Amino acid sequence: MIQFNQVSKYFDGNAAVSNLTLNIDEGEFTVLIGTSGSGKSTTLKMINRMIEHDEGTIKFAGEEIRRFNAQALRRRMGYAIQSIGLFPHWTVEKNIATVPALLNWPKARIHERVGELLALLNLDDDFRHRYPHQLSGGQQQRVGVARALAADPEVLLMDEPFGALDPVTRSALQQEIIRIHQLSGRTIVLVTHDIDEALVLADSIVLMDGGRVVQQGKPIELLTRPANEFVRDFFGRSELGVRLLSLGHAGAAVRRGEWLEGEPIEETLTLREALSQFIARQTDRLPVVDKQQKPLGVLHFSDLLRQREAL
Ligand SMILES: Nc1ncnc2c1ncn2[C@@H]1O[C@H](COP(=O)(O)OP(=O)(O)OP(=O)(O)O)[C@@H](O)[C@H]1O
Repeated sequence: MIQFNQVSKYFDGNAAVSNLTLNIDEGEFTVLIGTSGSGKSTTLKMINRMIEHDEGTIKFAGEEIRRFNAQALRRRMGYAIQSIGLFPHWTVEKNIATVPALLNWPKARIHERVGELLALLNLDDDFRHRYPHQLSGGQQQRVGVARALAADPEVLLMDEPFGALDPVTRSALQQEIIRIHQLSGRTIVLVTHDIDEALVLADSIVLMDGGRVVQQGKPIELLTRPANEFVRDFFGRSELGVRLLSLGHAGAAVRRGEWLEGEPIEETLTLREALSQFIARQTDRLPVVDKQQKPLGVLHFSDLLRQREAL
Protein backbone atom coordinates (compact mmCIF):
# COMPACT_ATOMS: atom_id res chain seq x y z
CA MET A 1 0.00 0.00 0.00
CA ILE A 2 2.91 2.35 0.79
CA GLN A 3 6.30 1.77 -0.81
CA PHE A 4 9.46 3.73 -0.14
CA ASN A 5 12.13 3.15 -2.76
CA GLN A 6 15.61 4.51 -2.02
CA VAL A 7 14.18 7.57 -0.30
CA SER A 8 16.42 10.24 1.22
CA LYS A 9 15.65 13.45 3.06
CA TYR A 10 18.19 16.14 3.97
CA PHE A 11 17.98 18.99 6.43
CA ASP A 12 20.69 21.62 5.95
CA GLY A 13 22.76 19.13 4.01
CA ASN A 14 22.49 16.40 6.67
CA ALA A 15 20.62 13.21 5.86
CA ALA A 16 17.70 12.60 8.25
CA VAL A 17 16.70 9.58 6.18
CA SER A 18 19.10 7.80 3.78
CA ASN A 19 18.30 5.51 0.96
CA LEU A 20 15.26 4.07 2.72
CA THR A 21 13.43 1.19 1.10
CA LEU A 22 10.35 0.01 2.91
CA ASN A 23 7.14 -1.78 2.12
CA ILE A 24 3.96 -1.29 4.15
CA ASP A 25 1.23 -3.74 3.23
CA GLU A 26 -2.45 -2.90 3.18
CA GLY A 27 -4.16 -3.65 6.48
CA GLU A 28 -0.86 -4.09 8.30
CA PHE A 29 0.01 -2.46 11.62
CA THR A 30 3.56 -1.20 11.13
CA VAL A 31 5.54 0.29 14.00
CA LEU A 32 8.60 2.46 13.38
CA ILE A 33 11.00 2.27 16.29
CA GLY A 34 14.61 3.29 16.83
CA THR A 35 17.06 5.50 18.62
CA SER A 36 16.35 9.20 19.06
CA GLY A 37 16.95 11.13 15.84
CA SER A 38 16.97 7.95 13.73
CA GLY A 39 14.46 9.41 11.25
CA LYS A 40 11.17 7.81 12.40
CA SER A 41 9.06 10.97 12.46
CA THR A 42 10.60 12.20 9.22
CA THR A 43 9.70 8.88 7.58
CA LEU A 44 6.12 9.06 8.88
CA LYS A 45 5.65 12.68 7.81
CA MET A 46 6.93 11.97 4.32
CA ILE A 47 3.97 9.60 3.83
CA ASN A 48 1.40 12.41 3.96
CA ARG A 49 3.80 15.02 2.59
CA MET A 50 4.03 17.03 5.80
CA ILE A 51 7.71 16.68 4.83
CA GLU A 52 8.63 16.34 1.16
CA HIS A 53 11.27 13.76 0.28
CA ASP A 54 14.35 14.83 -1.69
CA GLU A 55 15.33 11.61 -3.44
CA GLY A 56 13.74 8.32 -4.40
CA THR A 57 10.05 7.51 -4.74
CA ILE A 58 7.21 7.00 -2.28
CA LYS A 59 4.12 5.32 -3.66
CA PHE A 60 0.67 5.24 -2.13
CA ALA A 61 -1.91 2.92 -3.71
CA GLY A 62 0.43 2.49 -6.65
CA GLU A 63 0.96 6.22 -7.39
CA GLU A 64 3.95 8.40 -6.56
CA ILE A 65 2.69 10.65 -3.76
CA ARG A 66 3.89 13.82 -5.49
CA ARG A 67 1.23 13.22 -8.13
CA PHE A 68 -1.52 13.68 -5.54
CA ASN A 69 -2.78 17.04 -4.44
CA ALA A 70 -1.26 17.30 -0.93
CA GLN A 71 -4.56 18.24 0.75
CA ALA A 72 -6.42 15.41 -0.99
CA LEU A 73 -3.68 12.97 0.05
CA ARG A 74 -3.88 14.09 3.70
CA ARG A 75 -7.63 13.62 3.78
CA ARG A 76 -7.13 9.99 2.84
CA MET A 77 -4.74 9.58 5.78
CA GLY A 78 -5.66 10.19 9.41
CA TYR A 79 -2.88 11.74 11.47
CA ALA A 80 -2.53 11.69 15.26
CA ILE A 81 0.41 13.09 17.22
CA GLN A 82 1.61 13.16 20.81
CA SER A 83 0.98 16.86 21.34
CA ILE A 84 -2.57 16.12 20.12
CA GLY A 85 -3.01 19.49 18.43
CA LEU A 86 -6.72 19.84 19.26
CA PHE A 87 -8.12 23.27 18.46
CA PRO A 88 -8.62 24.80 21.94
CA HIS A 89 -11.59 27.00 21.04
CA TRP A 90 -13.49 24.22 19.31
CA THR A 91 -15.70 21.71 21.06
CA VAL A 92 -14.77 18.02 21.01
CA GLU A 93 -17.46 17.49 18.37
CA LYS A 94 -16.06 20.18 16.10
CA ASN A 95 -12.52 18.93 16.61
CA ILE A 96 -13.46 15.37 15.69
CA ALA A 97 -15.44 16.62 12.70
CA THR A 98 -12.55 18.62 11.19
CA VAL A 99 -12.07 16.44 8.11
CA PRO A 100 -15.76 15.49 7.58
CA ALA A 101 -16.57 19.23 7.67
CA LEU A 102 -13.85 19.90 5.06
CA LEU A 103 -15.42 17.15 2.98
CA ASN A 104 -18.82 18.87 3.35
CA TRP A 105 -20.57 15.95 4.98
CA PRO A 106 -24.22 16.73 5.92
CA LYS A 107 -24.67 17.81 9.55
CA ALA A 108 -26.71 14.77 10.52
CA ARG A 109 -24.02 12.41 9.22
CA ILE A 110 -21.32 14.30 11.11
CA HIS A 111 -23.37 14.18 14.31
CA GLU A 112 -23.82 10.43 13.94
CA ARG A 113 -20.17 9.81 13.11
CA VAL A 114 -18.99 11.78 16.16
CA GLY A 115 -21.30 9.64 18.30
CA GLU A 116 -19.86 6.45 16.81
CA LEU A 117 -16.29 7.57 17.42
CA LEU A 118 -16.92 8.68 21.00
CA ALA A 119 -18.38 5.23 21.68
CA LEU A 120 -15.46 3.53 19.92
CA LEU A 121 -12.92 5.42 22.04
CA ASN A 122 -14.88 4.84 25.24
CA LEU A 123 -15.80 8.47 25.75
CA ASP A 124 -19.16 9.57 27.11
CA ASP A 125 -21.43 11.12 24.46
CA ASP A 126 -21.76 14.28 26.59
CA PHE A 127 -18.09 14.97 25.90
CA ARG A 128 -18.99 16.23 22.44
CA HIS A 129 -19.96 19.60 23.93
CA ARG A 130 -16.82 20.02 26.03
CA TYR A 131 -13.69 21.96 25.16
CA PRO A 132 -10.23 20.35 25.15
CA HIS A 133 -9.15 22.06 28.40
CA GLN A 134 -12.08 20.36 30.15
CA LEU A 135 -10.64 16.92 29.40
CA SER A 136 -7.82 14.92 30.98
CA GLY A 137 -4.67 14.22 28.96
CA GLY A 138 -5.82 10.67 28.19
CA GLN A 139 -9.26 11.86 27.10
CA GLN A 140 -7.63 14.45 24.83
CA GLN A 141 -5.47 11.74 23.27
CA ARG A 142 -8.62 9.71 22.61
CA VAL A 143 -10.24 12.70 20.92
CA GLY A 144 -7.06 13.12 18.84
CA VAL A 145 -7.32 9.50 17.71
CA ALA A 146 -11.08 9.91 17.05
CA ARG A 147 -10.35 12.96 14.92
CA ALA A 148 -7.75 11.04 12.92
CA LEU A 149 -10.30 8.28 12.30
CA ALA A 150 -13.25 10.57 11.54
CA ALA A 151 -13.48 10.29 7.77
CA ASP A 152 -12.57 6.60 7.82
CA PRO A 153 -9.14 7.17 6.26
CA GLU A 154 -7.37 4.45 4.31
CA VAL A 155 -4.24 4.94 6.38
CA LEU A 156 -3.77 6.03 9.96
CA LEU A 157 -0.44 7.72 10.78
CA MET A 158 0.41 8.07 14.46
CA ASP A 159 3.47 9.78 15.91
CA GLU A 160 3.98 8.80 19.56
CA PRO A 161 0.21 9.08 20.08
CA PHE A 162 0.35 7.74 23.64
CA GLY A 163 3.67 9.31 24.55
CA ALA A 164 2.72 11.50 27.46
CA LEU A 165 0.34 9.12 29.22
CA ASP A 166 0.58 7.19 32.48
CA PRO A 167 1.10 3.43 32.01
CA VAL A 168 -2.50 2.46 32.82
CA THR A 169 -4.10 4.91 30.37
CA ARG A 170 -1.45 4.09 27.83
CA SER A 171 -2.15 0.41 28.03
CA ALA A 172 -5.93 1.03 27.75
CA LEU A 173 -5.41 3.13 24.61
CA GLN A 174 -3.10 0.51 23.13
CA GLN A 175 -5.84 -2.08 23.58
CA GLU A 176 -8.32 0.28 21.93
CA ILE A 177 -6.12 0.89 18.93
CA ILE A 178 -5.62 -2.88 18.55
CA ARG A 179 -9.40 -3.31 18.62
CA ILE A 180 -9.89 -0.49 16.10
CA HIS A 181 -7.29 -2.07 13.84
CA GLN A 182 -8.99 -5.45 14.06
CA LEU A 183 -12.43 -3.95 13.42
CA SER A 184 -11.47 -1.61 10.60
CA GLY A 185 -8.64 -3.56 8.95
CA ARG A 186 -7.01 -0.22 8.19
CA THR A 187 -3.33 0.27 7.46
CA ILE A 188 -1.68 1.86 10.50
CA VAL A 189 1.83 3.28 10.77
CA LEU A 190 2.86 4.27 14.29
CA VAL A 191 6.08 5.79 15.65
CA THR A 192 7.19 4.97 19.17
CA HIS A 193 10.41 4.67 21.11
CA ASP A 194 8.80 2.25 23.57
CA ILE A 195 9.92 -1.31 22.78
CA ASP A 196 7.11 -2.95 24.72
CA GLU A 197 4.53 -0.81 22.95
CA ALA A 198 6.01 -1.84 19.60
CA LEU A 199 5.87 -5.52 20.53
CA VAL A 200 2.24 -5.29 21.69
CA LEU A 201 0.98 -3.39 18.66
CA ALA A 202 2.99 -4.36 15.62
CA ASP A 203 2.35 -6.84 12.85
CA SER A 204 5.60 -5.53 11.44
CA ILE A 205 8.38 -3.63 13.22
CA VAL A 206 10.77 -1.35 11.36
CA LEU A 207 13.87 -0.72 13.45
CA MET A 208 15.74 2.42 12.37
CA ASP A 209 19.14 3.86 13.20
CA GLY A 210 20.91 6.85 11.65
CA GLY A 211 18.23 7.37 9.00
CA ARG A 212 18.36 3.77 7.80
CA VAL A 213 16.30 0.64 8.32
CA VAL A 214 18.33 -1.87 10.31
CA GLN A 215 15.72 -4.63 10.24
CA GLN A 216 12.06 -5.01 9.32
CA GLY A 217 10.02 -8.03 10.30
CA LYS A 218 7.52 -9.57 12.66
CA PRO A 219 8.19 -8.86 16.36
CA ILE A 220 9.14 -12.50 16.92
CA GLU A 221 11.71 -12.33 14.09
CA LEU A 222 13.44 -9.28 15.49
CA LEU A 223 13.57 -10.89 18.92
CA THR A 224 14.69 -14.34 17.88
CA ARG A 225 16.55 -13.66 14.63
CA PRO A 226 18.19 -10.25 15.08
CA ALA A 227 20.03 -9.15 11.93
CA ASN A 228 23.02 -7.88 13.91
CA GLU A 229 24.35 -6.85 17.32
CA PHE A 230 22.57 -3.50 17.18
CA VAL A 231 19.17 -5.23 16.95
CA ARG A 232 20.11 -7.64 19.73
CA ASP A 233 21.21 -4.81 22.00
CA PHE A 234 18.23 -2.63 21.12
CA PHE A 235 15.74 -5.25 22.29
CA GLY A 236 17.82 -5.92 25.37
CA ARG A 237 19.47 -9.25 25.85
CA SER A 238 18.49 -9.49 29.49
CA GLU A 239 14.83 -8.68 28.79
CA LEU A 240 14.50 -11.08 25.90
CA GLY A 241 12.65 -13.77 27.84
CA VAL A 242 9.88 -11.55 29.19
CA ARG A 243 9.59 -9.74 25.88
CA LEU A 244 9.00 -13.04 24.13
CA LEU A 245 6.29 -13.77 26.68
CA SER A 246 4.60 -10.47 25.83
CA LEU A 247 3.93 -11.80 22.32
CA GLY A 248 1.79 -14.71 23.54
CA HIS A 249 -1.63 -14.73 25.21
CA ALA A 250 -3.09 -16.80 28.01
CA GLY A 251 -5.90 -18.03 25.74
CA ALA A 252 -3.45 -19.66 23.34
CA ALA A 253 -1.51 -21.51 26.04
CA VAL A 254 -4.40 -22.58 28.27
CA ARG A 255 -5.13 -26.25 28.96
CA ARG A 256 -8.74 -26.58 27.96
CA GLY A 257 -10.97 -29.00 29.81
CA GLU A 258 -9.29 -28.34 33.17
CA TRP A 259 -10.75 -26.04 35.79
CA LEU A 260 -9.75 -24.56 39.08
CA GLU A 261 -11.54 -22.37 41.61
CA GLY A 262 -10.13 -18.91 42.28
CA GLU A 263 -9.84 -15.46 40.75
CA PRO A 264 -9.52 -16.09 36.98
CA ILE A 265 -7.44 -14.19 34.45
CA GLU A 266 -8.78 -13.24 31.00
CA GLU A 267 -7.63 -15.05 27.88
CA THR A 268 -6.46 -11.75 26.36
CA LEU A 269 -3.84 -11.26 29.08
CA THR A 270 -0.31 -11.53 27.69
CA LEU A 271 1.85 -14.32 29.07
CA ARG A 272 4.09 -11.65 30.51
CA GLU A 273 1.16 -10.33 32.55
CA ALA A 274 0.27 -13.92 33.45
CA LEU A 275 3.83 -14.42 34.72
CA SER A 276 3.34 -11.43 36.96
CA GLN A 277 0.09 -12.97 38.26
CA PHE A 278 1.79 -16.30 38.99
CA ILE A 279 4.41 -14.51 41.05
CA ALA A 280 2.04 -12.10 42.79
CA ARG A 281 -0.34 -14.92 43.78
CA GLN A 282 2.43 -17.40 44.59
CA THR A 283 0.78 -20.09 42.54
CA ASP A 284 1.66 -22.29 39.60
CA ARG A 285 -1.81 -22.60 38.09
CA LEU A 286 -4.34 -19.95 37.08
CA PRO A 287 -7.93 -20.38 35.87
CA VAL A 288 -8.54 -18.61 32.54
CA VAL A 289 -11.86 -17.21 31.31
CA ASP A 290 -12.86 -15.93 27.87
CA LYS A 291 -14.00 -12.38 27.10
CA GLN A 292 -17.54 -13.27 28.25
CA GLN A 293 -16.04 -14.47 31.57
CA LYS A 294 -16.86 -18.11 30.75
CA PRO A 295 -14.36 -20.71 32.02
CA LEU A 296 -11.82 -21.67 29.34
CA GLY A 297 -9.28 -23.79 31.16
CA VAL A 298 -6.19 -23.61 33.32
CA LEU A 299 -2.81 -22.03 32.57
CA HIS A 300 0.14 -23.83 34.16
CA PHE A 301 3.33 -22.02 35.06
CA SER A 302 5.33 -24.62 33.17
CA ASP A 303 3.35 -23.75 30.02
CA LEU A 304 5.18 -20.44 29.90
CA LEU A 305 8.40 -22.32 29.24
CA ARG A 306 6.91 -24.00 26.18
CA GLN A 307 5.78 -20.77 24.59
CA ARG A 308 8.66 -20.28 22.27
CA GLU A 309 7.44 -23.23 20.17
CA ALA A 310 3.88 -21.91 20.14
CA LEU A 311 4.74 -18.38 18.95
N1 LIG B 1 12.77 20.42 10.49
C1 LIG B 1 14.02 19.97 10.70
N2 LIG B 1 15.09 20.76 10.50
C2 LIG B 1 16.35 20.31 10.68
N3 LIG B 1 16.64 19.05 11.10
C3 LIG B 1 15.61 18.23 11.34
C4 LIG B 1 14.25 18.64 11.16
N4 LIG B 1 13.44 17.59 11.46
C5 LIG B 1 14.26 16.57 11.83
N5 LIG B 1 15.55 16.95 11.75
C6 LIG B 1 16.71 16.10 12.05
O1 LIG B 1 16.59 14.89 11.32
C7 LIG B 1 16.97 13.76 12.12
C8 LIG B 1 15.83 12.78 12.23
O2 LIG B 1 14.77 13.39 12.98
P1 LIG B 1 13.41 12.66 13.31
O3 LIG B 1 12.54 13.62 14.04
O4 LIG B 1 12.88 12.04 12.09
O5 LIG B 1 13.92 11.50 14.28
P2 LIG B 1 13.10 10.54 15.26
O6 LIG B 1 13.65 9.18 15.04
O7 LIG B 1 11.64 10.72 15.05
O8 LIG B 1 13.57 11.10 16.67
P3 LIG B 1 12.87 11.13 18.13
O9 LIG B 1 12.65 9.72 18.56
O10 LIG B 1 13.91 11.81 18.96
O11 LIG B 1 11.61 11.92 17.97
C9 LIG B 1 17.46 14.33 13.44
O12 LIG B 1 18.83 14.45 13.41
C10 LIG B 1 16.78 15.69 13.51
O13 LIG B 1 17.55 16.59 14.25
